[in-house]
Amino acid sequence: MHDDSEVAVLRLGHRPGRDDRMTTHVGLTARALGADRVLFPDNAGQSLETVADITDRFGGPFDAELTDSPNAIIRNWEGEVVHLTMYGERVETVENEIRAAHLENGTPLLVVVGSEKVSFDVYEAADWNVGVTNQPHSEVAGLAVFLDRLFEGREFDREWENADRRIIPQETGKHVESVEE
Ligand SMILES: C[S@@+](CC[C@H](N)C(=O)[O-])C[C@H]1O[C@@H](n2cnc3c(N)ncnc32)[C@H](O)[C@@H]1O
Repeated sequence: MHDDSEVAVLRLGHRPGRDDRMTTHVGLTARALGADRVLFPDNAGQSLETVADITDRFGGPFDAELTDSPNAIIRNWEGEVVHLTMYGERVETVENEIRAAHLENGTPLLVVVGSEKVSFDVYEAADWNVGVTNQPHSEVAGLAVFLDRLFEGREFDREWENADRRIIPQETGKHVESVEE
């Protein structure tokens, strides 16, 4: 979020058709739960458009980008790299260490999530391989829980800038207000 140094999310791999919704949801979840930026593989242009459209309507700042070399992003990242994997260390064991390193160094944090099989060099390049439970589930669920642990819930208080609409929470029904700026 914007009171801390950057948190970016990298989606590794995208199978057009099969992964369309999941890749989009990685981006929407990154945005809603406090990350600053998402990087998608360059065959996921549709997901980028959807995330950019949501940011236009519901606010930011949040950037979505395509990359033709996700592995180079990891290798050359000037900061900490967390790879979310069911095989990793327990999130509840390493979350304090990750938060402290990220905040103390003031360097950007890259959170990597996979789609299909993730190659071993990603496990080696990561500063932490982190499991949100050691059970198989989903990149979207893993990302949501990890970000919430990282930010300790502060992402819920985020103010959205340049939105053209705002949802007013209701016990029942839907209330959406236009935002005049
Ligand atoms: C459907 S899984 C497939 C992973 C693949 N079978 C592999 O061995 O790398 C897709 C992604 O979801 C995330 N994921 C799934 N379960 C997870 C867990 N328990 N903790 C953290 N991330 C998880 C990981 O980022 C993973 O790459």
